[in-house]
Amino acid sequence: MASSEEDGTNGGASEAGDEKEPSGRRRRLGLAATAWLTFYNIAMTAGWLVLAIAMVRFYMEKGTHRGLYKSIQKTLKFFQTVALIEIVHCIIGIVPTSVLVTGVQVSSRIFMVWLITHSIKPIQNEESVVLFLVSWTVTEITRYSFYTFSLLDHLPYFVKWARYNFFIILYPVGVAGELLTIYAALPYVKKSGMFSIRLPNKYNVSFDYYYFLLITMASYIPLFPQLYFHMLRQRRKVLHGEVIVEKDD
Ligand SMILES: CCCCCCCCCCCCC/C=C/C(=O)SCCNC(=O)CCNC(=O)[C@H](O)C(C)(C)COP(=O)(O)OP(=O)(O)OC[C@H]1O[C@@H](n2cnc3c(N)ncnc32)[C@H](O)[C@@H]1OP(=O)(O)O
Repeated sequence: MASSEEDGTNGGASEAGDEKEPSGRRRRLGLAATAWLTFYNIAMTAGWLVLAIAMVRFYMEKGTHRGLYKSIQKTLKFFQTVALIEIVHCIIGIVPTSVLVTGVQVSSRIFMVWLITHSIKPIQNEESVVLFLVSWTVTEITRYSFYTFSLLDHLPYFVKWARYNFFIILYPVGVAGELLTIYAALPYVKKSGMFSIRLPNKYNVSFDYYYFLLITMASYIPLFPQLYFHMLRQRRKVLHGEVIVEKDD
């Protein structure tokens, strides 16, 4: 991979030997893919902006985080679930991102939204939910506006800077919020036996959601550093023009 210049026009690097002028990526992508990605990124920026405004308004009106999740859950579920499309973008090759990295990122969010926060009502008012909601929201507004401006070849430097600096704090904060929320869910899951399959049954299989959650929490230990170091490498490449050789999936 060769890196881009800090010219504020193309946020990332192009393949070695490819053209580097701003319109090069658009030409490679094709008109239909560029139009789709531009629409997608604008819609997602708008969606997460709506979520941000709703959260600020809720807090200003109520003065508490209690009830916040309930008030924004529909918008959150919709836009976070739609993000599954990003795995498809990687698989069909219209974005040059690793399927594995995007898959882990998106599926862990889907898991948090549907199998934790939506399914376990008693934890919806935990402070830790606010931690990951705020860090996801700031991250996504920055990320989707970065992609939009890049596709339009009008990327302001502060958006590029924000895309490759905010995550340094927001990623650990978001992950801490997620882990604390799963941790808060554990007693309820153990007591209720939710999503668990007990023996004996006709299929002779058992599944314990409580232990599944413990394993999921443990899996953050090897997986999160990989995502974080991936972003640090992207940062060096885009902001400092370093040439990075990425391993294939
Ligand atoms: C079933 C249970 C599973 C449980 C699993 C548990 C384990 C989980 C462990 C870890 C959990 C993490 C949880 C996450 C928490 C949070 O999000 S906290 C909030 C902070 N978060 C972040 O900062 C997220 C950072 N992550 C990302 O930005 C991405 O999701 C990424 C996939 C990790 C990295 O992005 P990547 O695509 O590699 O980098 P970019 O530089 O942005 O893009 C590379 C090139 O691709 C182009 N591109 C990508 N997407 C688009 C798009 N939508 N539209 C247009 N273009 C796109 C981009 O422009 C770059 O192109 P070039 O300029 O040509 O290089």
